[in-house]
Amino acid sequence: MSKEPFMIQDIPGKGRGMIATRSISSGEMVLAEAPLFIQTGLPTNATVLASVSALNKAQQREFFSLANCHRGKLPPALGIFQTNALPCGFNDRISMAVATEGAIFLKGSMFNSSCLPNVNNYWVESEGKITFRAIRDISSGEELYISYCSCLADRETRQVELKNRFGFECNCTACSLSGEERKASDTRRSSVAKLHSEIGACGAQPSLGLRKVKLALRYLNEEGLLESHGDSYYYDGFQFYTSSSDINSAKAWAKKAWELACRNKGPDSEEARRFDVFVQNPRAHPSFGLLTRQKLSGPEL
Ligand SMILES: C[S@@+](CC[C@H](N)C(=O)[O-])C[C@H]1O[C@@H](n2cnc3c(N)ncnc32)[C@H](O)[C@@H]1O
Repeated sequence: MSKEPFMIQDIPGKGRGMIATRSISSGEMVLAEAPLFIQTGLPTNATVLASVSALNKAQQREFFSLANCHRGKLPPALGIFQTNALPCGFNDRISMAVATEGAIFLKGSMFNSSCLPNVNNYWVESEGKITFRAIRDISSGEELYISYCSCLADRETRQVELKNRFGFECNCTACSLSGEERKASDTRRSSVAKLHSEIGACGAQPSLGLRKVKLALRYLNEEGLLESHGDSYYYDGFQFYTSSSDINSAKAWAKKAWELACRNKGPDSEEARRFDVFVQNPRAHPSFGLLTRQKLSGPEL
């Protein structure tokens, strides 16, 4: 069995891409890689060139052989950086937090994009590495995809972002839907993003908050995005239960958040470790018992 379960090959219409060379289980690490170099803040051609000039000749050649979708519009070094850089740090798709550092990874730069990704990229600060984990079972021969844009936007918004920032028209499974199916997918994805802020405003209304969490989870599941985006919603659900002193349910929801974080970010990730504290002891959360003790129930929205 080869150490890395993928090979890089030409994919019609997409340049190079990553193909699974064996079946990969959900949660399995596909690749962990240290950056070639990191840029902090807003990169310019001068800052990228300064980093590149510190590399050895072979590395410089590899950098300049990466894809550049900004050819003719940006200077080459900056164009290559903008086409290939991945976030190092907290880059939350739901709250739209953007990492302040981005880096070039020679192998990691070979992942193409899908709005229904089967791999999640996650920066592990403590190791100074990016990890790529399978977020569903992948068959041998399937292409491996991360997502370059927010999956919780409608198709039109995703298409514009991908065209402007990465120069391609996305024909992934989600973007290829048409008619009623496309409309339903757009509604579900936009609703999940909207529910995120509504849930945040439900601190004093745990039953309502929980119904919104369940709706978001249902939509994520229907969109095939539960594995990649579900952990923070399960954590929201946990908080509604613990604030209402429903310890058994709180524990069960913290466990779901933990399981998903282990799968898409790894058991040693900051998120998985934080959720694990509450699996062990739901009372450890600062919101424990803040509201009237109650059993949360009621119809799903
Ligand atoms: C980070 S590179 C990925 C590797 C690249 N395919 C290569 O050949 O080196 C990003 C570029 O890959 C291409 N790409 C990524 N995902 C794509 C997709 N779903 N469809 C078409 N092209 C895609 C675009 O040209 C994009 O600017």
